[in-house]
Amino acid sequence: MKPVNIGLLGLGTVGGGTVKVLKRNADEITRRAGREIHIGVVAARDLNRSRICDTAGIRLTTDPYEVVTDPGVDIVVELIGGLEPAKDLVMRALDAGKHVVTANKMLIALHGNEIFAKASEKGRMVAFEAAVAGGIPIIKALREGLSGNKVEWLAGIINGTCNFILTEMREKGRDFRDVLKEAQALGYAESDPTFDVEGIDAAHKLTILASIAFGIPLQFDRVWTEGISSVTSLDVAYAETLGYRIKLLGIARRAEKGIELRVHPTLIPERRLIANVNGVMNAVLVKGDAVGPTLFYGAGAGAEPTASSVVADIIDVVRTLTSDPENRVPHLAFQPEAISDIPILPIEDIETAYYLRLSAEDRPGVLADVTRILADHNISIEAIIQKEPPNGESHLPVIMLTQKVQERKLNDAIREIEALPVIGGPVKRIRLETLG
Ligand SMILES: NC(=O)C1=CN([C@@H]2O[C@H](COP(=O)(O)OP(=O)(O)OC[C@H]3O[C@@H](n4cnc5c(N)ncnc54)[C@H](O)[C@@H]3O)[C@@H](O)[C@H]2O)C=CC1
Ligand SMILES: N[C@@H](CC=O)C(=O)O
Ligand code: NA
Repeated sequence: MKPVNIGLLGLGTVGGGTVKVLKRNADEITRRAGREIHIGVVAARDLNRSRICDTAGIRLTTDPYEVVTDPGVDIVVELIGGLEPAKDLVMRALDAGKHVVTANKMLIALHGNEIFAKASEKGRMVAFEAAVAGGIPIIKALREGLSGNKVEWLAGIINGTCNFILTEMREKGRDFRDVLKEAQALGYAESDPTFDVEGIDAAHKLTILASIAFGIPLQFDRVWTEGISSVTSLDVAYAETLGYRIKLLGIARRAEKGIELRVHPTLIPERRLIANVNGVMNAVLVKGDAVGPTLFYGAGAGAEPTASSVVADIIDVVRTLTSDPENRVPHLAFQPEAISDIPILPIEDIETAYYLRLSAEDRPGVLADVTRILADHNISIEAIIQKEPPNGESHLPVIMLTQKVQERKLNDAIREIEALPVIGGPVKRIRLETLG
């Protein structure tokens, strides 16, 4: 059989890693795909830059449109990132009858509904394993391996950069900015790293996971999104004193009246496996009604781990080139007749436990005022610690863990606490999940 021809867009971290893996494991990959895979043409911005991969024997161009319109290309692999021209290139590739593999979570989260409709109309595949949790085959696991289950909830560490930063802060007391610079140098961070630290990248990924898990359309704008820029080393240390780790989690949960979709720093009991996922590693916990809890673990970013998923998608596409792609387990969210219209809940409707940190004047009766307000709102306190005031300061830090409460009630209580004259500044809150 003649080789399958790949057209690659982008030769950066993931593009370079993909070329390396395709070349190094060519024999293995050919056996698994059933056909030889040939890198026909690659679009790169700068043809003279030094690369992490060997480009000998590969046709290079600076024009990505040359790749998507090349009649010899069977599969377009989009690894340039961003929305445009990536979206236009993917749509043109589908129009030209090509299958698409992409690692671009922003593109899928924001424009996937349109892209999948086009793919379906053209009878072509759009594969995106690398877009969520890098090298972990979580898309395949959710869509195929767990397809007999009703997914109850999933929770994941799905941003390698944030997990790397939080781990270095906790283990080595390193400065946030310093660690972020290192994550950028290692190729983990997005080209705009605020996407990582503000939780936007994790929200893109959660959008995709929730859509597959619950058969709902992609709804990025409905994800409650908080990043890690407000997490201080003090919070990390206090959480540790109480037996918890702080992780940036993406959580999607089927509740009675709708679906919770949220990304935020979260306290997790340190005994949980997921609390011990460190550095650039990612992990996704999925609770299915039949299987119970399952945990998927692996590198969430980096050239070769991400390439591992890109190449697996290429092999998957090659295997289905001779069959009808519609015969695969469908991604229900893109079949109009199968879409679930279950609503996404506002954040005020979620129910969880909380870590609260406030700054109180160091005099008798202050704590009693705070606990009375919480009691008035039926909020039970699980633990409370008071720390010495930092040098020369009149206010002392008070840290509390609450039991589960609806966020709306907590907001009301916090407003009243903040209005007490003895409280200095806003009450800091971090959500707490036991993940049991
Ligand atoms: N770096 C990582 O660990 C992971 C990245 N991703 C995703 O993979 C995609 C690529 O990311 P990276 O490789 O990290 O980015 P990168 O910035 O290292 O590589 C992108 C490359 O595309 C090139 N490019 C941009 N526009 C182009 C154009 N119009 N024509 C030709 N070349 C163009 C750039 O010059 C650059 O070399 C993004 O969507 C990213 O979100 C997904 C999972 C992990
Ligand atoms: N910037 C992302 C890259 C992988 O998706 C991350 O840090 O996880
Ligand atoms: Na993946």
